[in-house]
Amino acid sequence: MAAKSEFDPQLIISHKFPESTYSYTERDAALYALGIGACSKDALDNKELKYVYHPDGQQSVEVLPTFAALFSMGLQSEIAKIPGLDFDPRLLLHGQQYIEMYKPLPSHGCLLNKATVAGLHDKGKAAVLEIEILSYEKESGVLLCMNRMAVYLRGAGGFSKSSQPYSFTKYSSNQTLAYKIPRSQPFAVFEDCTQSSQALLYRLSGDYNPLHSDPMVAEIAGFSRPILHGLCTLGFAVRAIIKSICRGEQKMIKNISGRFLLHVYPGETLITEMWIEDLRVVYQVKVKERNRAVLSGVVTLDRLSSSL
Ligand SMILES: CCC/C=C/C(=O)SCCNC(=O)CCNC(=O)[C@H](O)C(C)(C)COP(=O)([O-])OP(=O)([O-])OC[C@H]1O[C@@H](n2cnc3c(N)ncnc32)[C@H](O)[C@@H]1OP(=O)([O-])[O-]
Repeated sequence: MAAKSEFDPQLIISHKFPESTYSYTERDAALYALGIGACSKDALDNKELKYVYHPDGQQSVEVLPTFAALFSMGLQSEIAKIPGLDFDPRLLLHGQQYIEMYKPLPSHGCLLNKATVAGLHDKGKAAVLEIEILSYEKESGVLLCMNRMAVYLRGAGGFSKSSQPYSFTKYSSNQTLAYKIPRSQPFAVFEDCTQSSQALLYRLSGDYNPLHSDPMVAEIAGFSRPILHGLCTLGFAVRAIIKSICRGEQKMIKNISGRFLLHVYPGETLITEMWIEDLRVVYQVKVKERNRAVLSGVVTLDRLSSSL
């Protein structure tokens, strides 16, 4: 039997990912929009139809900002290859996602991704690994967006050599978006139902992890059935903000952060509560059936809608 490799933080944080490309078409953008519930309540919704159909042709469809998170998905298979990172991939959960938009996303594109390890933390019962991905338009070299994703590796913590838990971060503390959920009544509340087939539809956007489709794999991971992709829940939440606060104008969004607090089962109802603090929208998503918070974070806008 092969010897279990040692968890080696220095090896992990100095890891160099190969550059990768990501290509998408208008069809991918539209399929993604359907996967996060666009037009699911109303196929005539003029604030959402533009993500899946345009009378001038598919090349004119608009792209939701959370589509940018898909650019980081190819990294999933790379995580398992990082030397020194000893973990059980079946216990990996998506912990956090941060997306910074520099340009509106075109309806199709070919991108060059440059990824680095941005953080590694020993949480005792888990290790948290952060990866930052810069996505450039391949032909022009223009930087479109940045993703920083944190994966929560259950069972992989406890690797610190000193009494102080190991913690490495590449970015300064003022880049972490600290926020508190206000105690006041939310400015807006948006309720949306996910379908029982939601994860089966969403996975076609490129995240084929069987945790979201295979009951046996879900059970090994500790769930009674397959769970929804964290980025699908994030997509629902940001869509709720675009509808309720941005009046359907997705280009107002500058950056998005979210922490996944609890799993969501496909078919559950999501209630997104939103509070406006200057140009920031603090939000929290609850699952109605269990009355539990499943996601919270902040979305920063470039301006407020004049009709608010
Ligand atoms: C990526 C592609 C694959 C996609 C997969 C999916 O979509 S999976 C589906 C989508 N994802 C999901 O469904 C996951 C939903 N989330 C969960 O199930 C749980 O939140 C958990 C299991 C991630 C952590 O619960 P727990 O009871 O084990 O944790 P605790 O409260 O005892 O805190 C321990 C320490 O960890 C910290 N920390 C805590 N949470 C997070 C976080 N999210 N993120 C980062 N860090 C986090 C916390 O601050 C604390 O550190 P401190 O302060 O001591 O230095």
